[in-house]
Amino acid sequence: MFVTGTDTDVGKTLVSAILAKAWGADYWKPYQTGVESAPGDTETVAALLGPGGGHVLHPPACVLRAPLAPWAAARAEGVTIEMAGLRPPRTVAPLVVEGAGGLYVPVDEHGMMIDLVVRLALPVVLVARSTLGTINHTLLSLRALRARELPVLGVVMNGPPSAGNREALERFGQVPVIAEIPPLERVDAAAVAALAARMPDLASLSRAARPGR
Ligand SMILES: Nc1ncnc2c1ncn2[C@@H]1O[C@H](COP(=O)(O)OP(=O)(O)OP(=O)(O)O)[C@@H](O)[C@H]1O
Ligand SMILES: C[C@H](N)[C@H](N)CCCCCC(=O)O
Ligand SMILES: [Mg+2]
Repeated sequence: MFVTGTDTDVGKTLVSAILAKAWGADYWKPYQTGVESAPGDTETVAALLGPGGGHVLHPPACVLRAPLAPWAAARAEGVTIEMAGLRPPRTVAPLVVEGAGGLYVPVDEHGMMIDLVVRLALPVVLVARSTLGTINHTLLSLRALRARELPVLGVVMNGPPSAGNREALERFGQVPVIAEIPPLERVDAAAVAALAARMPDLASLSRAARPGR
């Protein structure tokens, strides 16, 4: 599945680790930017999964230094990204693919992150903030996904629980909120394991997801 978000820094990497743990999945971040100022998400997921578990963490296809959209970070380094040439890893286990930023982040001269989701033909988990402002960002992201007929497994709300925002997202977005992640005192392997134990199973979410819903 493809883990996208309503924005950068919304919790995609944390949610990717929780889903990989819950669903015995491998992980891949095809376009990693910002490594001049922060560790890559693959390293973070490795730490959050902890030892064992047999998860394969596939190396990114492209690692860029600047904390920018892939298209802009590539230009800053004088390199060119060609999304058309991207080859996803072959896996036996389910694969969690993490995007960079949100759906309308430019990847190369021709395509956005949402075009990558279409190319990979993966169902989507959308990570959203739980707080004020999330209704607009989340409904716009869902609308973009549906316009491309991408199946949505569900929304994960990250942050202080908000029953009102949850109700609004489910009602107006016609989508299940599959998990609510509270603010964590420690973002570590123990917290990830505890949250993974509460995730719904992948098969039932996949059955419920319908293209164009
Ligand atoms: N529920 C939470 N409680 C505490 N800290 C959190 C929580 N969710 C995310 N964070 C922290 O917020 C920061 C951003 O989260 P994360 O790296 O998962 O965002 P992202 O959406 O993957 O960003 P990017 O677009 O760079 O990939 C991280 O330092 C993470 O540990
Ligand atoms: C560097 C950062 N953490 C992400 N990897 C890239 C986020 C790009 C966001 C671009 C934008 O929406 O303005
Ligand atoms: Mg991330």
